[in-house]
Amino acid sequence: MSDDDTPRGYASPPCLAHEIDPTYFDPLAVDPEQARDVARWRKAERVRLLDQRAGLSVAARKAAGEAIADRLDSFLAERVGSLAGLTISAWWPIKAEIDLRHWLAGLADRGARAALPLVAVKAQPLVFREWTPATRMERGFWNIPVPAEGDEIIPDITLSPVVGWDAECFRLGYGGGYFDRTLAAIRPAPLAIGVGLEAARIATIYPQPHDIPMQAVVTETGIHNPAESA
Ligand SMILES: Nc1nc2c(c(=O)[nH]1)N(C=O)[C@@H](CNc1ccc(C(=O)N[C@@H](CCC(=O)O)C(=O)O)cc1)CN2
Ligand SMILES: Nc1ncnc2c1ncn2[C@@H]1O[C@H](COP(=O)(O)OP(=O)(O)OP(=O)(O)O)[C@@H](O)[C@H]1O
Repeated sequence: MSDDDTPRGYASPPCLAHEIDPTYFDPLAVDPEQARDVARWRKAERVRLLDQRAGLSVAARKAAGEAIADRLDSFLAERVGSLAGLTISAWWPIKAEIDLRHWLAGLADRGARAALPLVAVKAQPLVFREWTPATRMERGFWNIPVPAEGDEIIPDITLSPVVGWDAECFRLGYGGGYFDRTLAAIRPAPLAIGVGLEAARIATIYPQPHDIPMQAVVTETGIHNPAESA
């Protein structure tokens, strides 16, 4: 071995394949033009779906929420069995979202723990804190009420509100990418369930590499699993 300290260069060269061969193609790279088109389409689709949801009467939304809670119970009974010992996250409803707070408050009687998400750092995975009806709330990012204090906990099951959903159980949210980032980060991966209205179903969200499908989408009319034909 030489005792000469002068650097001899890198162990492996940087990848310059694209400079050497102009036809080099990275199959994992996203076509930026297509990604822009999809983002623009999603923006318009969110507006349409949110308008449609806002047009629903309070009574219809309440009935949908009750039907969803029942369907969720059947799905979880079949898929998970007892909920005892599990942590289940949901959301504090905004913008005419389905309200599952009553269902969430009832989890304690079944030995399960309810959790709510919060944006701790913009454009980073969500953080979850325990919630009970006694929890002090404060306004968080986007003015969404969040538990004012509490340790970070990791849900075993995540329920997330959908603005739109498709047959593969991909979810369209408000466009922050928060749920995808969160599901990509939590290990072991939680059972991810989308929750929304049957009317929010769309043919496809044009899934992009960052999109993570839900294991099921629960609506007021039933449970939808991925790859189920329409
Ligand atoms: N009630 C509720 N709470 C929730 C969620 C939810 O969907 N519903 N979230 C579920 O994940 C997280 C918050 N999600 C958010 C998603 C996007 C934006 C936001 O700033 N949207 C921008 C558009 C961003 C873009 O297009 O680049 C905006 O509308 O101005 C904020 C919060 C956590 N809490
Ligand atoms: N795992 C990730 N890592 C980094 N950026 C991500 C990730 N997931 C999503 N994003 C970013 O978030 C942006 C918005 O994503 P998308 O349109 O899927 O949001 P959404 O699912 O509707 O929103 P939300 O989950 O907050 O309700 C994407 O363009 C992408 O840049």
